Amino acid sequence: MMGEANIMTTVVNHSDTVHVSVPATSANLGSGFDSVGLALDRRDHVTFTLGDVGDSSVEVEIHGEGEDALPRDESNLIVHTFLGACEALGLPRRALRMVAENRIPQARGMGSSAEAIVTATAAARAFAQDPASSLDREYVFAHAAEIEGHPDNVAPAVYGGLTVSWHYRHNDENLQDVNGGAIQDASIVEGFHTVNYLVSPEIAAYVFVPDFSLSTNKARRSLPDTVPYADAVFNVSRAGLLPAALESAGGESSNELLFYATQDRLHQSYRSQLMPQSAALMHSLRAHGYAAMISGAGPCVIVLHYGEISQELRQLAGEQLESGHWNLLNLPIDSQGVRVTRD
Ligand SMILES: Nc1ncnc2c1ncn2[C@@H]1O[C@H](COP(=O)(O)OP(=O)(O)OP(=O)(O)O)[C@@H](O)[C@H]1O
Ligand SMILES: N[C@@H](CCO)C(=O)O
Repeated sequence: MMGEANIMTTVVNHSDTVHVSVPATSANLGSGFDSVGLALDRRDHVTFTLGDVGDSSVEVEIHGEGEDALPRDESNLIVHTFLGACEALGLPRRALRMVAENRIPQARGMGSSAEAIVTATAAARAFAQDPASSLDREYVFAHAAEIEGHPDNVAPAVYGGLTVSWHYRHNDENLQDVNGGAIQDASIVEGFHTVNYLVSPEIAAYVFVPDFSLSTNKARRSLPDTVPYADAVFNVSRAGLLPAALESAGGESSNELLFYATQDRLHQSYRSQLMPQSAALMHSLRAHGYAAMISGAGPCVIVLHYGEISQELRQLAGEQLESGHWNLLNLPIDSQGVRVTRD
């Protein structure tokens, strides 16, 4: 017998409010320029509420980092990215109210722009999919990396932990089979890719955050077009060590491996004139055997270490910390990446 339930139309109530939280990230880790990234346990939380269809008003409330500087209109990176993503996903324009609670310092090398782009992309994707299904992280990673232009911050912001990412194009290599035809294989896909590695829970990040900023665009303009072959080989040998250095079980030799793995000749020296205080702090910490590096494009300095070293670092960087221009954050590694909930 056909019951009433069988003839009722199913109505899916798409929620009007989505909450997104995304961790800070540190890109490069010395040797892994534009490829390696690590998620840090410090998050921005953003709530998106959609109103009437056809109403294109935008209301933005910002608390914490950037509350005095970030725009509150469509030029805000999160708003701009969110509206573009909604349009690309075929969602109708609706009134938007966005409330941000920011804890990630901006333009410091802690992945704030990737956080903003991942937040916006994840929110749009959540509004477009069935509320019961889990977040489509592959979609968020692919689209956010495309917008950011390089995947090293976006991947850990989406997946958590340590990530090694790359971009693939069919014409990267001149691939031909023996009969002269181009190789076709459905499993080899153009676009951004990433591999997620476990990080030992005993490793902590210590981030020295200065009170001055540096935009990534400016830092990228200081890089040369080409690098010496020997420097490329130098970085390849160190970057290959990073997953092992961060995964391993700890102990004295692990900190030694972290030190070697984080050596770099591709970017930090070229940028040091833009942030001489950061370069000096990094060199002085490395002179004491610590795996210190510029976080992302700088000017933060990050130290990775097995075991607690807050006191040692406070002593070594006493001058900087006492100057009042630097703050030291002790952050565990984040293993979750982007989190999305709906009311
Ligand atoms: N929460 C946010 N809301 C809106 N815009 C943001 C937010 N966070 C960052 N931005 C935008 O991104 C800019 C900073 O991006 P930039 O790439 O220069 O630094 P970063 O991402 O913090 O550092 P890095 O890429 O080296 O880790 C800010 O000046 C602002 O325009
Ligand atoms: N790999 C990037 C990270 C900052 O977005 C750079 O160093 O320029």
